[in-house]
Amino acid sequence: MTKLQVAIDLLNTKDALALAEKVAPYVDIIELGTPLIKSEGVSVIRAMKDAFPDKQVFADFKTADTGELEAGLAFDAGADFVTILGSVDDATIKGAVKAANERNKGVVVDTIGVKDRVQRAKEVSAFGVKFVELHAGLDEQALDGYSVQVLIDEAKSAGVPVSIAGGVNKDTIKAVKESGAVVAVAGGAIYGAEDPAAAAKELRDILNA
Ligand SMILES: O=C([C@H](O)CO)[C@H](O)[C@H](O)COP(=O)(O)O
Repeated sequence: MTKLQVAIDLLNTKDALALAEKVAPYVDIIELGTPLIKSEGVSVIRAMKDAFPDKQVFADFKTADTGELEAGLAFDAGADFVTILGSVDDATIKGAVKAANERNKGVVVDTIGVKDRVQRAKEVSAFGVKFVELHAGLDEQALDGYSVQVLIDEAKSAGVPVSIAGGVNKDTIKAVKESGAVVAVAGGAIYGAEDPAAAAKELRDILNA
């Protein structure tokens, strides 16, 4: 079963908690987006985990160095998952996995900016990461000709657990599910909707169908 992850790319804790309250019944994982964490600090992680102890909280740190240290900061603040950039030195990812293993938490490698996402996914999976995020960031999505289909095709050939992030919405999530991705990440399709709860429910219903 493909899990549903809401990516909260809002800028303050109050708005993030309010959105989470609306969509929590329909999602498995609550992601605190990188801009949100940069704006509010790790306190937003604690606030979210305290408010939703039964949900998995995902801290989108996109760490580039000091993997063990930064992953420990996220986990000790209440995160269940933290992201490390796939483009960085293997040692950074291995350090984060060490921090995760010591706490029974998980590292997710974010392939944003990585040229060969499938190859890197295979490499880093050997380090013990929970899954690899095949990700086209918001800037890449804005480029002419972008389609989430490229990530869907990569997921089919990855052969390791992956999530897909980068414009997942009601029109594409069925194909995301059929690609074998373990997690479908939806940000703008939920927080940008007029009715975020209805949008999250629609995505959930498609995944459950
Ligand atoms: O990780 C993300 C991005 O880098 C900004 O933090 C997004 O949360 C991710 O791309 C999912 O959002 P959508 O593409 O809007 O679904």
